[in-house]
Amino acid sequence: MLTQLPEWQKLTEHFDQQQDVHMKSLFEKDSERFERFSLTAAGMMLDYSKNHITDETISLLVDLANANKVAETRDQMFSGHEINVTEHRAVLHTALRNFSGQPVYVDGKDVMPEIEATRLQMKEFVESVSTGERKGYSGKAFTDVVSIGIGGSFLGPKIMSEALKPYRQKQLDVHFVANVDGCHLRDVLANLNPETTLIVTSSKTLTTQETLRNTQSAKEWFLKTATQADVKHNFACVSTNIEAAETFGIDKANIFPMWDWVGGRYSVWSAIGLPLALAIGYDNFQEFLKGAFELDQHFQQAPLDKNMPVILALLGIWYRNFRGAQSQVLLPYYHYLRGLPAYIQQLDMESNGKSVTLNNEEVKYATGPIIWGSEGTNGQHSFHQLIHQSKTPIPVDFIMPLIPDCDYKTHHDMLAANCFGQSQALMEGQTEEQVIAAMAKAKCSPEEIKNLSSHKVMKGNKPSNTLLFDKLDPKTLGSLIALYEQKVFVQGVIWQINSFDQWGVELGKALGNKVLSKLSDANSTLTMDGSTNGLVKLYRQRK
Ligand SMILES: O=P(O)(O)OC[C@H]1O[C@](O)(CO)[C@@H](O)[C@@H]1O
Repeated sequence: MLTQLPEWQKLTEHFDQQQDVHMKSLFEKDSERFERFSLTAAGMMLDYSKNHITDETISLLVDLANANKVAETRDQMFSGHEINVTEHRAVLHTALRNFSGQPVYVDGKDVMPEIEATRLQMKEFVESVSTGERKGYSGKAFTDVVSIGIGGSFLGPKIMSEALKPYRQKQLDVHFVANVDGCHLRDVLANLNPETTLIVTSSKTLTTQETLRNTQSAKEWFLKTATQADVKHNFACVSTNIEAAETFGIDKANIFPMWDWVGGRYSVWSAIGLPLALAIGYDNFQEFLKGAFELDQHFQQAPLDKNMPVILALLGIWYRNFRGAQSQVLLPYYHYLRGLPAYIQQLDMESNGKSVTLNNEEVKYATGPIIWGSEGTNGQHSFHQLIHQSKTPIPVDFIMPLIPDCDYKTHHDMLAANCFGQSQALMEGQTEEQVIAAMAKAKCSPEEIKNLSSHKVMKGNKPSNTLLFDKLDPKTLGSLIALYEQKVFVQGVIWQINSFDQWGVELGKALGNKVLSKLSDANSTLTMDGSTNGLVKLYRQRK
């Protein structure tokens, strides 16, 4: 068990020795702390100096990573070993962004030729749609794409195309529908013309209730003006379930394959990224893949103590397991990155929200944290209060491009000032003496100072990372997403869990289907628990 390793015990002792050290004193003692605790990779600079760490902390954490065979397991993942043991699958989203020219084998078969063929299929499809060569059933060029999918088959394309808004192709508007809530689909379709709308269904399994219902309803909308024979022009599908796609009437040429060794939340690099490629053009999509490849190379080659995803992972372990943090907040200071917390939420929480080890034992330590956050500066006027002054430790990741895609330069200066100012405030805080001096200077009465000063004290000593890069272009975005993927991977290895299954989600899907059958058949006997029976009865009455 992880907690019995000598490396774990040493970290516990180390925490006991340095838990009361204020980060301010670490900066005072070391004028080169920023240089020593920052590193660059794939066009990104990570400043991790504002953390509760010394050289010894990093060295002990790296020992823990080594004891858990992080480097060995990383190499197994990249080379197609069956590391998703509960589903008996390799984990090869990295092969989808492999540009090394080297083969990648699964069960003795090189998967790169199939990946390259699918990339080519995507490129040709995207280009023929954007040039207008590929047309809708009535002979008009496409103006809109409706992408239907959920979870990993939705968040990646949606959030990446939002992040890359400045790179969007003008001639095509890409819309996303995930929720089975009919209001969303209705609102999206309301403004569209079926003749010029391309519907792309993305589903690894093509069995997901929400996606099937939304696709069926979109088809019904389409068939109000077109015929079944027209489906082949206006519908496309990405799935491992080619047969089901064909049964639906989708033209073979418009079906894009994927493979069981790509997890849903890691699938934006596969043909699941088709709506993203349609939104930003294939060349930009390829840059996105190349950015991830660059980060992967860093992850594979850099020593662990200079390895950006490893450092982020180890800091996360330090806070989650030794310093009592339950959550991790992501604060992108860039409007186009506002969806990042939701994306990383799925990536991290669906991967590491587990409590059974690879040896089938219940864990006796905390695993994946709660991931949350929103764009800066908005959060400063809302939840930052709790980060600054509550008793709960919440490590922060600040993320910001240095050069915005916007002419309003003063705005970016203000954004950057707030970003840096927040991490400074979290780390330094303000002492009672500083508060009293400021209040006295502002001519506050002794009574006011007495009653208010303790409320204004900020203890500081709150940890944060700051991740900066020049521009949020497709390549950098690819590197950024791969950085978090590999961070989550390293943490899963150390926690000795399988980051690549999601059995908890599967149960929800199965029960959702069962309850649906009870809602649609008003006469069926209700045999569920009392609460669920009561809710279903009430729903049936109001239907
Ligand atoms: O792509 P599918 O098969 O429709 O599944 C959708 C999503 O469901 C999940 O299993 C859970 O939400 C995700 O991992 C997956 O991306």
